[in-house]
Amino acid sequence: MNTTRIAFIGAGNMAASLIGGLRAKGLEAAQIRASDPGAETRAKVAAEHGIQVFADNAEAIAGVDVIVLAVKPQAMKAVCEALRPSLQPQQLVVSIAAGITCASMNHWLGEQPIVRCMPNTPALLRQGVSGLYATAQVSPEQRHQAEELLSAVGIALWLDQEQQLDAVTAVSGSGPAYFFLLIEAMTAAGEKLGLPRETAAQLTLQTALGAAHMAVSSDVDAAELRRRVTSPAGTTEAAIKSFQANGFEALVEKALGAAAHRSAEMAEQLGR
Ligand SMILES: NC(=O)C1=CN([C@@H]2O[C@H](COP(=O)(O)OP(=O)(O)OC[C@H]3O[C@@H](n4cnc5c(N)ncnc54)[C@H](O)[C@@H]3O)[C@@H](O)[C@H]2O)C=CC1
Ligand SMILES: O=C(O)[C@@H]1CCC=N1
Repeated sequence: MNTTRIAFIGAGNMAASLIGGLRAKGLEAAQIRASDPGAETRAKVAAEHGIQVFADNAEAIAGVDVIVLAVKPQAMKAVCEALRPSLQPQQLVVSIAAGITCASMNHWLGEQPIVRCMPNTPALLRQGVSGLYATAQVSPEQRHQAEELLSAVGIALWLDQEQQLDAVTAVSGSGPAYFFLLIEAMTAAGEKLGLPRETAAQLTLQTALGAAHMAVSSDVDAAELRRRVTSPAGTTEAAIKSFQANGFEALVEKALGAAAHRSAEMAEQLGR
């Protein structure tokens, strides 16, 4: 990673998080470039990180080792097809686009080494988690480069089947939104129970933070931590029983199933 040169195609939220993580990890600004059609986006990322920016994708990738595709899934086909004539065979392509398969990218780009990833938005705070999948053309050194890139913004976990990325998308890619939904619902319920909104929000947020810290640092699992809060015939038991009587686990399973299904469906709709 010390000398790796990286170009970001698309300089939006996720790219900016990754660039910030890499800079914090000690990568020189001169090792990083980004291209984006938005003049404001280019100016922002250049000002924040001191990197060189481009309006032309082909210009941005000249001479780099790693090309990170950080555009919306709907833009991937056009972006890849336009890059194809400018690619060097040894350049690693890392995609963070949801629901775009390596087969589609190889179809658009040619037989390029590809690492497909699914990060999540806590990457903004370097608290993210990503799933990574590498095609057979990816060398051990390139696997290392991809892992270093994603681990600059959190934890990076390798997968041995590409299909597992649909599940990763369902669990952690979209996952922050589920926790935000629970935060919204608990805050609203607290308010309905008579608390000022601001108090309900603070109680909810600090509880979420405290519970996440406990779950991460504890040597027992979440089920045991839950049991420890749940006094027999007490208040937690009343709430948990109500959740479960209303099908909480089935609801979560169904929601994550819908996200994974949508990820696979996007691959069908946006591939080829
Ligand atoms: N937001 C999220 O929670 C997550 C997003 N992703 C994936 O990350 C990718 C980027 O998402 P965000 O950063 O949230 O989106 P964003 O909209 O903030 O960034 C996309 C950028 O691509 C630029 N762009 C559009 N067309 C382009 C082109 N032809 N060439 C170069 N740049 C172009 C846009 O101007 C924009 O700045 C998406 O594919 C998404 O599926 C992955 C994990 C989580
Ligand atoms: O909602 C989406 O499609 C993207 C992928 C994971 C998070 N956001």
